[in-house]
Amino acid sequence: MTLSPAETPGAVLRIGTRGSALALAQTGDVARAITEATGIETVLIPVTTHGDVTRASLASLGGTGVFASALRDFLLAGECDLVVHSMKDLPTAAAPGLAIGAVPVRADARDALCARDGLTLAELPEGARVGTGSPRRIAQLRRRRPDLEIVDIRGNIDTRLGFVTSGEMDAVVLAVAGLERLGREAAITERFELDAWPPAPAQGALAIEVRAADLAAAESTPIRAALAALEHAATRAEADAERAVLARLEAGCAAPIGAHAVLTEATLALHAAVYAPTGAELREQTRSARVSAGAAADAARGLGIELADALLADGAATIAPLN
Ligand SMILES: NCc1[nH]cc(CCC(=O)O)c1CC(=O)O
Repeated sequence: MTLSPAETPGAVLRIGTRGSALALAQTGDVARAITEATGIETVLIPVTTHGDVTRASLASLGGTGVFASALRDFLLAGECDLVVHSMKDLPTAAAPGLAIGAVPVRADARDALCARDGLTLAELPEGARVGTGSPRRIAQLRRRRPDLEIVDIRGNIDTRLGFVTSGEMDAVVLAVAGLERLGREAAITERFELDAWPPAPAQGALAIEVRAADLAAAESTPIRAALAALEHAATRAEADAERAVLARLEAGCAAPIGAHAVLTEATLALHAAVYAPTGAELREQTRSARVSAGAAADAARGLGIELADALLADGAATIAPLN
């Protein structure tokens, strides 16, 4: 393996990860990307989180951040140098002493239907059983197919796909990104278009979290070299705008909110929707802004705030429980 000149010879980056198949897959992808781009060696260090071992519903665990907090404790304790989060599972509030050091290029942000017999949503028979625990996906399903029987399911991606192969469900809804990271895209029978079915804010994006002091280091370090190699500015701006909507609405991960932003040629376009739990109503807004390379973070946040305020002015808080 050749070493880049900036690298400290012999440095090994320690990457904390949860033990789930998805966490191991995405952390492994990040570790390989670091080594390919910089020559820096990595080692994965697993932590167990309460969210991984319990079968209780996410809401009963106190909402946002159950997956993130054990990783964060691990990082703060100096047990590892960086951790990899699914950005959509990361609370919008900043964690004291930590910082998002890099946001790598986003995977497919769409939701997917994984149905028996290759069926699409429109082709499912009347009253078909569809599994999801997400209030947003429930509302989106009800909006298109009020006749379906929606079943609240839990568990990791393979457990959920297992409900379909066992015949217990006719279909489940999952993120394309997670299915691809696990090599399960063959289970997808329909991908929902982003405009008509906005995903969770930051879906498909990863966040690389580090200790704030390591990000601020003046000298060139292996951590900073790795972060620089991973960073994808457009993805960060998109995810920041989407998460700013959530933060401004003071909404948690269980709120029925979809948001999607796209940065093309210095224009950031943001679309977000708030759904009534029945799917009978929604409020949606779109906004766009020019962003310059040096001030993308402020522009993204400002756009998300502006859009969230427009949603509130349009009565979004009256049709859905936001927090
Ligand atoms: N809430 C669970 C979760 N967290 C991240 C992903 C994978 C997609 C991603 O990384 O955004 C998933 C599975 C899913 O929603 O289907």
